[in-house]
Formats: sequence, C-alpha cells, structure tokens
Amino acid sequence: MKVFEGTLVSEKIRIGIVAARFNEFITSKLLGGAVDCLKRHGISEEDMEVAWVPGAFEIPLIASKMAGSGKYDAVICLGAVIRGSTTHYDYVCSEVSKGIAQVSLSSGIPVMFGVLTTENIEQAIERAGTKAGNKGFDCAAGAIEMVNLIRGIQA
Ligand SMILES: Nc1c(NC[C@H](O)[C@H](O)[C@H](O)CO)[nH]c(=O)[nH]c1=O
Ligand SMILES: CC(=O)[C@@H](O)COP(=O)(O)O
Repeated sequence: MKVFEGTLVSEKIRIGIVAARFNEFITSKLLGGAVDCLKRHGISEEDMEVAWVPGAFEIPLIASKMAGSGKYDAVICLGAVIRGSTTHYDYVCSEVSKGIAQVSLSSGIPVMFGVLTTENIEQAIERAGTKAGNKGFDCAAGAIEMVNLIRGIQA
C-alpha cells in the first residue's frame, strides 16, 4: 500500500509569508515561530519572503498575489484577531478565513491559516509561544507537509 509522506524536506521549498501588523506584539511571535520551524526543517532564509499587511482583513489579497506569482510552493498567513466590544471581530474572522481558503483552492498551492481568532489577549499570548504552543510554528510544519504531499501525489 503506497502511503504519501509529507514530513521530510527533500527538495527546495520556497515559502511566502503574509503577516498582519495589527496586534504586532502577537504576530511577530507567530512569525518567529514559523521561521524557526522552517529553518529547523532545512529551509534557508533566502527561500522565505515576508509581506506585512495592515491587518488580518488584508491577508487574503496579498496571499493571492503571492500564491499566483509562481514564486512560492506554499504561503503561510499569520494574524491575530482579538475580540473587541463590537461585532467587527466576527466580520474580520469570517472574511479572512473564507478568503484564505478560497486563495488556496483557486491557486492550487497550500495557503496555511495561521490567524489566531481569540476572545482575549491572554488566549492569543498562549498560542504565540507560551502554554498552548506557537501556531506560527504549527502552520510552517503543515506547509512543509502539504508541499511534500502534493509533490508525492503529482510524481
Ligand atoms: N481588530 C483587528 C483587526 N482589524 C483591522 C482589519 O483587519 C483591517 O485591517 C481594517 O478593517 C482595515 O481594512 N485586524 C487584525 O488583524 N486583528 C484585530 O484584532
Ligand atoms: C477584531 C476587531 O476588529 C476588534 O479588535 C475591533 O475592536 P472593537 O470591536 O472594540 O472596535
């Protein structure tokens, strides 16, 4: 039985990263986690490119530009949407998640959803390198797995 494995980096993998500046205290930690993971899996910094956007709502557009450029094997999207006192949170979260999923399906390359959607700052801190891990690191690991999985299927 042939089982496709996507965990090892055997060939060059080029990664685009879109990071939101809103809640930069959190998103910078997510970016650090993602870069740490990529380096630990043998991907050099010359094969990573980062684009900063104002907020999570702007991520899908730039993710689409990166995914459609042909320059990257995967795109990692990083953000932190933290609920405020209005319903704005709901609209941002909804459009970002739908947008990122749409970009991945339409481009045919992995576009990873590394956008925290939390009720409060504490929950975001927990997921940006403390007690709940680093979602940026997790997304980078997932990106590598998806690229290798696709390469295996298409081989
Ligand atoms: N409240 C948060 C935002 N809001 C800003 C939007 O993402 C967008 O930049 C603005 O509406 C202009 O289009 N963004 C986050 O990333 N996180 C938040 O908690
Ligand atoms: C997620 C948001 O857009 C939110 O932080 C905005 O805060 P508020 O709902 O208090 O305007």
